[in-house]
Amino acid sequence: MHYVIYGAGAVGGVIGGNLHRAGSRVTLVARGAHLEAIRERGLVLDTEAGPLTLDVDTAANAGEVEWTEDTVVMLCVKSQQTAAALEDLQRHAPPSTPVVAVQNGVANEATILRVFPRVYSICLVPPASHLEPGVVVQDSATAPGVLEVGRYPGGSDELAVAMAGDLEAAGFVASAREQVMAWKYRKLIANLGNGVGASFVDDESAVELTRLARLEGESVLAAAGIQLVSAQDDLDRRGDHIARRGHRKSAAAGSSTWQSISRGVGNVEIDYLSGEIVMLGRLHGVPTPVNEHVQQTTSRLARERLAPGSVDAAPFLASVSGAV
Ligand SMILES: NC(=O)C1=CN([C@@H]2O[C@H](COP(=O)(O)OP(=O)(O)OC[C@H]3O[C@@H](n4cnc5c(N)ncnc54)[C@H](OP(=O)(O)O)[C@@H]3O)[C@@H](O)[C@H]2O)C=CC1
Ligand SMILES: CC(C)(CO)C(=O)C(=O)O
Repeated sequence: MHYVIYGAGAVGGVIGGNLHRAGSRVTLVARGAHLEAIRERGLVLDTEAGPLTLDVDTAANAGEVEWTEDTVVMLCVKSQQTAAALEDLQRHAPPSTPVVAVQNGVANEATILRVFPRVYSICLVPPASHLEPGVVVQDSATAPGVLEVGRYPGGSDELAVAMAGDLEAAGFVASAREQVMAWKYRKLIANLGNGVGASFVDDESAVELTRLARLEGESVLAAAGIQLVSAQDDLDRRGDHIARRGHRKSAAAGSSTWQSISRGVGNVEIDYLSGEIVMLGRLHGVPTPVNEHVQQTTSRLARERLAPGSVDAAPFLASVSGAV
């Protein structure tokens, strides 16, 4: 298989780097200073055992990729970047190319299906960071990640099994799943903590805000009749496969959303995380004041390029006390 990793940031860099190390053919699609650094010095994959410098093929866009019968695209950009990436892929990739949404949120798969008929999804718990051009950090000291692989909207097939096999060979804990979206909706509930960790001061009020955001999320998914794996099954699956490295304080403080705010890129994925619950709440008549507040606060921090973890959650909690 030839894996085109479209968006070689934290997740793409760690998955692409490890697939490359395991002998799979990999092309990293990257841009800007990150692309320049990889081209000059190779991709630096920072692991618990030390940094590895990997000589991986690169492309600046889909037009520079060598498209073959066995090429699979792993789309690893943030959800707000999916539309632009797809526009480029639509121009250059054969329509039969399988495209895998290796992303948080649950909206990317349907967006890809408008353009490519063979859509797959990966539910991922890496964790990984990318804060410096040319460098991606594998934040887990043990397996680089736990991955569920499946076809969208449902089912599994030979390709899903083959991808899970390649990922296992690259050190991940990976399985092909019949209902990958049930895993992704459970992950969405976990990701309702992303905006809190990215925007609010790390204190007891933030912990409470995350708890309320997730309760709200569970109510909305129940009202919408969406099936998701249980929290216990998710916990059991993760087991002790992932051990966060010392530099990474917690899952939410340091999350992919925190990294966007921290890098001051001016945009953030929150409309596809907290915003997904807000949208479903509006469709199904369930009020979502907590997720709306997290979504709006995180969007503002990104837009105004403010410091991560700088907003006090207590005044909002006091204002909704008894109402949620
Ligand atoms: N980081 C983590 O620990 C986890 C992340 N995820 C999910 O994985 C997905 C990816 O997140 P993450 O890896 O953190 O994000 P990153 O921002 O680290 O990586 C995305 C990369 O794609 C690049 N990119 C975006 N658009 C293009 C384009 N058109 N052409 C070339 N390069 C492009 C970005 O460049 P630029 O910086 O210039 O925009 C960036 O380098 C998200 O959905 C996230 O929620 C899931 C679990 C854990
Ligand atoms: C669960 C978590 C926080 C793991 O890194 C994640 O999905 C993210 O960073 O977006």
